[in-house]
Amino acid sequence: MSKTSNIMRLALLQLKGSKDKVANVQNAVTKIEAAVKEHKPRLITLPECFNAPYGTKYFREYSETIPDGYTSQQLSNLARKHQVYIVGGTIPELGENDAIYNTCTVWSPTGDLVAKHRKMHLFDIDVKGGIRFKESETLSAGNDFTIINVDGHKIGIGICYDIRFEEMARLYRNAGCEMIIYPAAFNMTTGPLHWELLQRSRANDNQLFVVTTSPARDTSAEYVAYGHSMVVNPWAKVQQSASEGEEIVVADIDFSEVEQVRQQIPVFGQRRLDLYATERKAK
Ligand SMILES: NC(=O)CC(=O)C(=O)O
Repeated sequence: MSKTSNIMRLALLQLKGSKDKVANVQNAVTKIEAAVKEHKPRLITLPECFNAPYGTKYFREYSETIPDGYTSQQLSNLARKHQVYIVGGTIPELGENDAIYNTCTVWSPTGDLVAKHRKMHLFDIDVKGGIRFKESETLSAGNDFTIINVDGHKIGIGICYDIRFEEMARLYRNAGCEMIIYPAAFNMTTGPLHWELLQRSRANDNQLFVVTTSPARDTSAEYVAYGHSMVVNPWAKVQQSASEGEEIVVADIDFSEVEQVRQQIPVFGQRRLDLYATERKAK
Protein backbone atom coordinates (compact mmCIF):
# COMPACT_ATOMS: atom_id res chain seq x y z
CA MET A 1 0.00 0.00 0.00
CA SER A 2 1.40 3.42 -0.91
CA LYS A 3 1.78 6.02 1.82
CA THR A 4 -1.20 8.38 1.74
CA SER A 5 0.29 10.87 4.22
CA ASN A 6 3.43 11.32 6.27
CA ILE A 7 1.52 12.83 9.19
CA MET A 8 -0.60 10.70 11.50
CA ARG A 9 -2.36 11.89 14.62
CA LEU A 10 -2.36 9.47 17.54
CA ALA A 11 -4.32 9.63 20.78
CA LEU A 12 -2.89 7.58 23.65
CA LEU A 13 -5.49 6.94 26.34
CA GLN A 14 -3.95 6.45 29.77
CA LEU A 15 -6.86 4.94 31.69
CA LYS A 16 -7.49 4.06 35.30
CA GLY A 17 -8.71 0.50 35.78
CA SER A 18 -10.71 -1.26 38.48
CA LYS A 19 -12.10 -4.72 39.24
CA ASP A 20 -15.32 -3.89 37.36
CA LYS A 21 -14.88 -5.03 33.76
CA VAL A 22 -17.94 -3.28 32.36
CA ALA A 23 -16.93 -0.01 34.07
CA ASN A 24 -13.40 -0.34 32.66
CA VAL A 25 -14.66 -0.88 29.13
CA GLN A 26 -17.22 1.92 29.45
CA ASN A 27 -14.45 4.25 30.66
CA ALA A 28 -12.50 3.37 27.51
CA VAL A 29 -15.61 3.99 25.40
CA THR A 30 -16.15 7.42 26.99
CA LYS A 31 -12.50 8.42 26.56
CA ILE A 32 -12.41 7.19 22.95
CA GLU A 33 -15.53 9.26 22.19
CA ALA A 34 -13.92 12.31 23.85
CA ALA A 35 -10.62 11.85 22.01
CA VAL A 36 -12.40 11.56 18.67
CA LYS A 37 -14.54 14.62 19.32
CA GLU A 38 -11.74 16.86 20.58
CA HIS A 39 -8.71 15.69 18.60
CA LYS A 40 -9.81 13.69 15.54
CA PRO A 41 -7.00 11.10 15.70
CA ARG A 42 -6.34 8.54 12.98
CA LEU A 43 -5.24 5.92 15.49
CA ILE A 44 -6.09 5.45 19.18
CA THR A 45 -4.11 3.32 21.63
CA LEU A 46 -5.23 1.81 24.95
CA PRO A 47 -3.24 0.41 27.90
CA GLU A 48 -2.22 -3.14 28.73
CA CYS A 49 -4.93 -5.10 30.55
CA PHE A 50 -7.34 -2.17 30.42
CA ASN A 51 -10.48 -4.18 31.10
CA ALA A 52 -9.21 -6.20 34.07
CA PRO A 53 -6.96 -5.95 37.11
CA TYR A 54 -3.37 -6.83 36.16
CA GLY A 55 -2.65 -9.98 38.18
CA THR A 56 -2.24 -13.66 37.48
CA LYS A 57 -5.16 -14.63 39.71
CA TYR A 58 -7.53 -12.46 37.62
CA PHE A 59 -6.61 -13.39 34.05
CA ARG A 60 -8.83 -16.48 33.66
CA GLU A 61 -11.85 -14.93 35.38
CA TYR A 62 -11.74 -11.86 33.11
CA SER A 63 -10.77 -13.67 29.93
CA GLU A 64 -12.88 -13.41 26.76
CA THR A 65 -12.82 -14.93 23.33
CA ILE A 66 -11.78 -12.71 20.43
CA PRO A 67 -13.46 -11.29 18.34
CA ASP A 68 -16.89 -12.22 19.70
CA GLY A 69 -16.34 -11.24 23.36
CA TYR A 70 -17.83 -8.16 25.02
CA THR A 71 -14.71 -5.99 24.92
CA SER A 72 -13.89 -6.85 21.31
CA GLN A 73 -17.40 -5.96 20.20
CA GLN A 74 -17.26 -2.57 21.94
CA LEU A 75 -13.94 -1.73 20.27
CA SER A 76 -15.11 -2.92 16.88
CA ASN A 77 -18.27 -0.79 17.08
CA LEU A 78 -16.31 2.32 18.12
CA ALA A 79 -13.72 1.90 15.37
CA ARG A 80 -16.50 1.60 12.76
CA LYS A 81 -18.61 4.42 14.22
CA HIS A 82 -15.71 6.89 14.28
CA GLN A 83 -13.71 5.45 11.36
CA VAL A 84 -10.49 5.22 13.35
CA TYR A 85 -7.87 2.58 13.94
CA ILE A 86 -7.89 1.30 17.51
CA VAL A 87 -4.91 -0.55 18.95
CA GLY A 88 -6.98 -1.96 21.75
CA GLY A 89 -4.45 -2.23 24.56
CA THR A 90 -4.59 -5.77 25.86
CA ILE A 91 -7.18 -8.04 27.39
CA PRO A 92 -6.93 -11.54 28.83
CA GLU A 93 -7.93 -13.77 25.91
CA LEU A 94 -9.49 -17.21 26.23
CA GLY A 95 -7.77 -19.07 23.41
CA GLU A 96 -7.80 -22.55 21.97
CA ASN A 97 -7.38 -25.52 24.34
CA ASP A 98 -8.44 -23.34 27.29
CA ALA A 99 -5.15 -21.39 27.19
CA ILE A 100 -5.14 -17.75 28.34
CA TYR A 101 -3.12 -15.09 26.51
CA ASN A 102 -2.37 -11.43 27.12
CA THR A 103 -3.62 -10.15 23.77
CA CYS A 104 -3.75 -6.90 21.84
CA THR A 105 -6.48 -6.51 19.23
CA VAL A 106 -6.26 -4.01 16.38
CA TRP A 107 -9.44 -2.67 14.74
CA SER A 108 -9.69 -0.95 11.37
CA PRO A 109 -12.01 1.99 10.56
CA THR A 110 -14.48 -0.56 9.15
CA GLY A 111 -14.64 -2.28 12.53
CA ASP A 112 -12.73 -5.33 11.33
CA LEU A 113 -10.15 -7.12 13.43
CA VAL A 114 -6.97 -6.55 11.41
CA ALA A 115 -4.55 -8.13 13.86
CA LYS A 116 -4.28 -9.93 17.14
CA HIS A 117 -0.95 -9.93 18.98
CA ARG A 118 -0.37 -12.31 21.88
CA LYS A 119 2.39 -11.23 24.28
CA MET A 120 5.44 -13.20 23.17
CA HIS A 121 7.65 -12.76 26.23
CA LEU A 122 5.89 -13.48 29.50
CA PHE A 123 6.61 -11.14 32.39
CA ASP A 124 8.35 -13.43 34.88
CA ILE A 125 10.62 -11.50 37.21
CA ASP A 126 11.64 -11.59 40.85
CA VAL A 127 13.35 -8.42 42.01
CA LYS A 128 14.43 -8.72 45.65
CA GLY A 129 12.80 -6.03 47.75
CA GLY A 130 10.84 -4.93 44.68
CA ILE A 131 8.39 -6.95 42.65
CA ARG A 132 7.75 -10.62 41.92
CA PHE A 133 5.44 -11.37 39.02
CA LYS A 134 5.00 -14.61 37.06
CA GLU A 135 2.64 -14.29 34.13
CA SER A 136 3.53 -17.86 33.20
CA GLU A 137 1.57 -19.08 36.25
CA THR A 138 -1.61 -18.58 34.23
CA LEU A 139 -0.72 -17.26 30.78
CA SER A 140 0.65 -18.87 27.64
CA ALA A 141 3.04 -17.02 25.34
CA GLY A 142 2.18 -16.02 21.79
CA ASN A 143 4.41 -17.18 18.95
CA ASP A 144 3.66 -14.68 16.21
CA PHE A 145 5.07 -11.31 15.26
CA THR A 146 2.44 -8.73 14.32
CA ILE A 147 2.77 -5.95 11.77
CA ILE A 148 -0.13 -3.75 10.73
CA ASN A 149 -0.29 -1.33 7.83
CA VAL A 150 -1.90 2.05 8.43
CA ASP A 151 -2.04 4.37 5.42
CA GLY A 152 1.04 2.68 3.98
CA HIS A 153 3.06 2.82 7.21
CA LYS A 154 4.15 -0.46 8.74
CA ILE A 155 3.71 -0.61 12.51
CA GLY A 156 4.93 -3.47 14.70
CA ILE A 157 2.99 -4.50 17.79
CA GLY A 158 4.53 -5.70 21.05
CA ILE A 159 3.23 -5.89 24.62
CA CYS A 160 5.03 -4.48 27.64
CA TYR A 161 7.76 -7.01 28.56
CA ASP A 162 8.26 -7.57 24.81
CA ILE A 163 9.98 -4.16 24.76
CA ARG A 164 12.95 -5.60 26.68
CA PHE A 165 13.83 -7.85 23.74
CA GLU A 166 15.81 -5.92 21.17
CA GLU A 167 15.74 -8.84 18.74
CA MET A 168 11.99 -8.49 18.34
CA ALA A 169 12.23 -4.75 17.63
CA ARG A 170 15.08 -5.42 15.19
CA LEU A 171 12.96 -7.96 13.32
CA TYR A 172 10.25 -5.33 12.97
CA ARG A 173 12.79 -2.83 11.68
CA ASN A 174 14.12 -5.42 9.24
CA ALA A 175 10.55 -5.92 8.02
CA GLY A 176 10.23 -2.20 7.25
CA CYS A 177 8.41 -0.89 10.33
CA GLU A 178 8.48 2.83 11.04
CA MET A 179 6.85 2.55 14.46
CA ILE A 180 6.36 0.01 17.23
CA ILE A 181 3.36 0.29 19.55
CA TYR A 182 3.56 -1.37 22.96
CA PRO A 183 0.53 -1.36 25.27
CA ALA A 184 2.35 -1.70 28.58
CA ALA A 185 2.09 -1.62 32.37
CA PHE A 186 5.45 -1.14 34.01
CA ASN A 187 5.40 -0.81 37.79
CA MET A 188 6.91 1.27 40.57
CA THR A 189 10.09 -0.86 40.72
CA THR A 190 10.98 -1.12 37.04
CA GLY A 191 9.21 1.98 35.74
CA PRO A 192 11.53 4.62 37.22
CA LEU A 193 14.58 2.60 36.15
CA HIS A 194 13.74 1.30 32.71
CA TRP A 195 10.53 2.73 31.21
CA GLU A 196 11.96 5.69 29.30
CA LEU A 197 15.36 4.07 28.84
CA LEU A 198 13.91 1.06 27.01
CA GLN A 199 11.73 3.16 24.75
CA ARG A 200 14.57 5.43 23.80
CA SER A 201 16.84 2.43 23.30
CA ARG A 202 14.44 0.64 20.94
CA ALA A 203 13.83 3.92 19.07
CA ASN A 204 17.53 4.65 18.81
CA ASP A 205 18.61 1.14 17.84
CA ASN A 206 16.02 0.86 15.11
CA GLN A 207 15.46 4.49 14.12
CA LEU A 208 11.69 4.37 14.41
CA PHE A 209 8.89 5.75 16.59
CA VAL A 210 8.13 3.95 19.84
CA VAL A 211 4.71 4.43 21.41
CA THR A 212 3.67 3.07 24.80
CA THR A 213 0.31 3.32 26.53
CA SER A 214 0.11 2.56 30.24
CA PRO A 215 -2.75 2.35 32.71
CA ALA A 216 -2.96 5.39 34.99
CA ARG A 217 -1.30 4.96 38.37
CA ASP A 218 -3.61 3.76 41.12
CA THR A 219 -1.77 3.47 44.42
CA SER A 220 -4.66 1.47 45.93
CA ALA A 221 -4.35 -1.29 43.28
CA GLU A 222 -2.53 -4.58 43.94
CA TYR A 223 -0.30 -3.86 40.93
CA VAL A 224 0.60 -0.19 40.75
CA ALA A 225 1.25 0.87 37.16
CA TYR A 226 3.89 3.50 36.49
CA GLY A 227 1.90 5.62 34.01
CA HIS A 228 3.87 8.03 31.79
CA SER A 229 2.54 6.83 28.43
CA MET A 230 4.99 8.07 25.87
CA VAL A 231 5.88 8.79 22.27
CA VAL A 232 9.59 8.63 21.39
CA ASN A 233 10.69 9.79 17.95
CA PRO A 234 13.27 8.08 15.68
CA TRP A 235 15.99 10.38 17.04
CA ALA A 236 15.26 8.75 20.43
CA LYS A 237 13.87 11.99 21.78
CA VAL A 238 10.76 11.94 23.98
CA GLN A 239 8.21 13.72 21.81
CA GLN A 240 5.35 13.55 24.28
CA SER A 241 4.75 12.05 27.69
CA ALA A 242 1.87 11.70 30.13
CA SER A 243 2.08 12.18 33.87
CA GLU A 244 0.70 9.51 36.25
CA GLY A 245 -3.07 10.05 36.22
CA GLU A 246 -5.75 9.58 33.59
CA GLU A 247 -4.76 11.50 30.50
CA ILE A 248 -5.16 11.69 26.75
CA VAL A 249 -1.84 12.26 24.98
CA VAL A 250 -2.23 13.59 21.45
CA ALA A 251 0.77 13.28 19.16
CA ASP A 252 1.21 14.26 15.54
CA ILE A 253 3.63 11.76 14.08
CA ASP A 254 5.77 12.96 11.18
CA PHE A 255 6.96 9.79 9.49
CA SER A 256 9.42 11.76 7.35
CA GLU A 257 11.61 11.92 10.50
CA VAL A 258 12.23 8.19 10.12
CA GLU A 259 13.84 8.66 6.71
CA GLN A 260 15.76 11.74 7.90
CA VAL A 261 17.51 9.97 10.77
CA ARG A 262 18.12 6.84 8.70
CA GLN A 263 19.82 8.93 6.02
CA GLN A 264 21.83 11.11 8.37
CA ILE A 265 23.01 8.32 10.70
CA PRO A 266 23.04 5.34 8.32
CA VAL A 267 23.92 2.58 10.82
CA PHE A 268 21.49 0.09 9.27
CA GLY A 269 23.57 -0.17 6.09
CA GLN A 270 26.82 -0.11 8.07
CA ARG A 271 26.14 -3.28 10.05
CA ARG A 272 28.69 -6.07 9.66
CA LEU A 273 26.21 -8.65 8.41
CA ASP A 274 29.18 -10.68 7.24
CA LEU A 275 29.87 -11.24 10.96
CA TYR A 276 26.45 -11.33 12.70
CA ALA A 277 22.68 -11.42 12.09
CA THR A 278 19.28 -11.24 13.77
CA GLU A 279 17.13 -13.74 11.94
CA ARG A 280 13.60 -14.97 12.27
CA LYS A 281 13.41 -18.73 12.69
CA ALA A 282 10.93 -20.75 10.67
CA LYS A 283 8.27 -22.24 12.94
N1 LIG B 1 4.46 -5.76 32.97
C1 LIG B 1 5.33 -6.16 32.07
O1 LIG B 1 5.04 -6.95 31.19
C2 LIG B 1 6.74 -5.68 32.04
C3 LIG B 1 7.30 -4.85 33.13
O2 LIG B 1 6.61 -4.32 34.00
C4 LIG B 1 8.75 -4.71 33.10
O3 LIG B 1 9.38 -5.23 32.18
O4 LIG B 1 9.31 -4.10 34.01
